[in-house]
Amino acid sequence: MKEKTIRIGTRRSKLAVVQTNLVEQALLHTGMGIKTELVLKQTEGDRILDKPLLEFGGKGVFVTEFEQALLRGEIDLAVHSAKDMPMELEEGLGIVAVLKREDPRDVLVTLAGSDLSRIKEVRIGTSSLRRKMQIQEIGKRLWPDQTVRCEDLRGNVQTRLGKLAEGRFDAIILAAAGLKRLGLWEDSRYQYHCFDCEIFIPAGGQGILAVEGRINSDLEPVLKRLDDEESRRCLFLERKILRLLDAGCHEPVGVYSRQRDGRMEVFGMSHRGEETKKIHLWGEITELDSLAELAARGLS
Ligand SMILES: NCc1[nH]cc(CCC(=O)O)c1CC(=O)O
Repeated sequence: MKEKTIRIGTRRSKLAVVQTNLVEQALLHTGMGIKTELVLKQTEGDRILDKPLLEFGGKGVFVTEFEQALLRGEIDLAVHSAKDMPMELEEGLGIVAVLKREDPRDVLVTLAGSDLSRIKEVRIGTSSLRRKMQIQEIGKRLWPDQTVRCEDLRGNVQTRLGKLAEGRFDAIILAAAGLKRLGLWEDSRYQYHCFDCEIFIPAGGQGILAVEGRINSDLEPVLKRLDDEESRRCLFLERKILRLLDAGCHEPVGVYSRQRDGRMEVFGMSHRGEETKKIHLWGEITELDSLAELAARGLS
C-alpha cells in the first residue's frame, strides 16, 4: 500500500475521541507505517440534547454525517460505538473492522457514600427504554420495599455524571465500556454496581468499536489486522437479530452474545405490546444466520 495519511472521522465528545485514539493506536501498531489524522464533527445527535433520541431520528443521528463524508471521500474511516449504529448502512459502506469488545455490562452508578437502601423512591436517570424496563424489574429484587422512578437523562457521559453529582438523580445507568475508556473506572467520586449481562441484557453491540469505511478499499489489508474475530462474530449476530426484529427505538430490546467452548451463546430481551420476552440460546458459530432467526423469533 502506498504511504498515506488515513483520515478518521469521529464525533467531538471525549468518549468518541478516546475511542478513535484506540483505533489510531491499533493502526500504528500494525507497523505498516501508517499515519492518521482526526476529523472531528459535531452531529445532530450531539447538538440536540433536550430530547430523547427517538424523537428525532433515532440511531442514525450520530452516523449519517460521517457516511456522507465517507462517500464524498473527505474521510477514509469513521469510528463508532457499534451500539449507536443504524441497522442499514449507506450503499458502498460497511463495517470494515471490529475491535475487541470492551466490558459489555451496564452499570448502576451512584455517588460515593450514597446508600440507596435509605431512599423511599429511587430516582434513576436514563433515557433508554431497555435500561428503564430492566432496572424496574431488577429494582423489585434489589429494593423490595422501595419504588423505582426512571427519569430521562441525555448528554455525554460526563454530562450525565454531572447531573448525578448535582443530586438530580439517586443513580444513573451507564455502559462500563465508556466509563473504562474515559478513565473513570477507578474514580473515587462514584460507586459502581455492575450487572451481569445475562441478568441485565446490554444493547446489541455494546462495548464494541466498529470502524466504518468504503468497501473494497485499498485499506482492507491494514484493517484486517485490527479485526477481532470473536467480536466481529458477536456483532454480526447481534445486528442480524436486531435487523430481523426490525425494532424501532420505541421498543426496548437487548441482545448479547458470547463465544463459549467454541459455541455461540445468546441472550435477549424485548418488550412488545404488553409482554416482556427473554431468550437464552446456544448455536454453532458456523450457523449464525439460523441462530439469529431463532433468537428473533423468540423475541418477536
Ligand atoms: N448511547 C451512548 C453511548 N454509546 C456508547 C456508549 C458506551 C460505549 C460502548 O457501549 O461501546 C455510550 C454511553 C453509555 O451508554 O453509557
